[in-house]
Amino acid sequence: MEKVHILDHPLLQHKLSILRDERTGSKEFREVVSEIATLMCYEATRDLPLEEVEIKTPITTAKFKTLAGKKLAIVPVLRAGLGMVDGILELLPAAKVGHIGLYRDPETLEPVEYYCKMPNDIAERDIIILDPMLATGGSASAAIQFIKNYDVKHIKLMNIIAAPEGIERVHKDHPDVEIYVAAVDEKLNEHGYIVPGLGDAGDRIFGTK
Ligand SMILES: O=P(O)(O)OC[C@H]1O[C@H](OP(=O)(O)OP(=O)(O)O)[C@H](O)[C@@H]1O
Ligand SMILES: O=c1cc[nH]c(=O)[nH]1
Ligand SMILES: [Mg+2]
Repeated sequence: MEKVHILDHPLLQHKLSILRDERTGSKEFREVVSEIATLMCYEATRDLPLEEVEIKTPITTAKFKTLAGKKLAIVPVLRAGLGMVDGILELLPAAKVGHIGLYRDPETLEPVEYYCKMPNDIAERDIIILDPMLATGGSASAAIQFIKNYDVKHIKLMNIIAAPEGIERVHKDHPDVEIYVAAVDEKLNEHGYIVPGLGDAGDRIFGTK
């Protein structure tokens, strides 16, 4: 499990409990998903490369660190991943944004692709895939493979809640991909929903149920 980062900061745990509460309406749900994405981004970018620059402070001149300009892109998995985009761009305003449209067939639980638009220079960028839910792992595994087909070398996956089954699946299919989650829940139910989870993230963000 060394490729799984469980981000259990008290602020994240508190905000996640708001998402889990069935009484939380779409407006607050959207706001909190975005805030969680910002907090998770802080940790998921811990390994960004730095370079040394000389800066003149009001007192003296000395060497300090700035970001080395690593090119990044974020790729939300539609629909629910869209809820995490603005929160990430708060911290990474220069990141480009690709989109993958996938929905999970309710009978087979297999991902069905319906949209894709990536930045032209995606092969030069490190990628963070965004999706609040990692359930069976079928959607995440398909999204990762899709991006690998563009010759991308470094991919991270960011989910708010994961089921153990989803983590296993991504590890098996893509052992090189690091996963960042705020919680690993107990299991999946017979419909492939995460237990205890938060329900259907896309429906709760967009108010479609
Ligand atoms: O790990 P998996 O078993 O593949 O399930 C997870 C997927 O299911 C949800 O999307 P959904 O199919 O509900 O689409 P939506 O975002 O449009 O609601 C979720 O946002 C993931 O993309
Ligand atoms: O619990 C789950 C599983 C898949 N997709 C969701 O939105 N929620
Ligand atoms: Mg959904």
